[in-house]
Amino acid sequence: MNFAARIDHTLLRPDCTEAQIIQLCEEATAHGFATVCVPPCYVALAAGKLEGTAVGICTVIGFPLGYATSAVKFKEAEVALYDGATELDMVINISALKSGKTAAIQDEILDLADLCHVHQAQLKVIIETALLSEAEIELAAALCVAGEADFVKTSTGFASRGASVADIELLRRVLPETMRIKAAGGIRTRAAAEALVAAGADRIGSSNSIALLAESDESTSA
Ligand SMILES: O=C[C@H](O)COP(=O)(O)O
Repeated sequence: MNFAARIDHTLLRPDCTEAQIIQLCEEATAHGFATVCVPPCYVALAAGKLEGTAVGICTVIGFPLGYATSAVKFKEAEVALYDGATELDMVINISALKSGKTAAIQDEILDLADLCHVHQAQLKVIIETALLSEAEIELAAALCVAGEADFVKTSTGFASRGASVADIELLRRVLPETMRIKAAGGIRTRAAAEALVAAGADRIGSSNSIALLAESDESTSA
């Protein structure tokens, strides 16, 4: 798989503009990124711009704090899928995780996974590793497996830190091979991205994707 095909080309800043989303779509087509990852309000726009291309449409659910109610997250997911999303990155209810509400979390993930799969879409669950102990990361990973998610994603990019190699190594150790891992948050260099992939990440989420590719050209020409 070429490196660009591992990347969700991301723009989730609250001050992003429609013009920047359109440029994101043009870049994704030009470079062959896996998806564009855009705010829910821009899913229909991106789906229209990317119709007929191999670029997927990713958006976020319950983002970035995770504590919307399950009913709100489900409705947000329904609308995103209706608008053309092919991958949903849903933030786990971190507060519920830290409160031991494991059954409710598993039910929420399973309901969203079922909804995605009925629409031939994929569910990634953002667990926000920066806020979790190792034990909580393992618990969140187990709930993602029980909830039949397609990916575990490390971070929103809005916490104190993003994905670390240690996060990926821990997740790879406790997850079945069938569960894919997305590393995201603060990935600014090709070397950092390649280290995360070497540790076991299947997908990279970054708002710095072009720079990552540019560095790869320099490194191969060196
Ligand atoms: O994948 C989603 C993240 O928001 C990307 O994080 P970043 O903006 O730090 O690259």
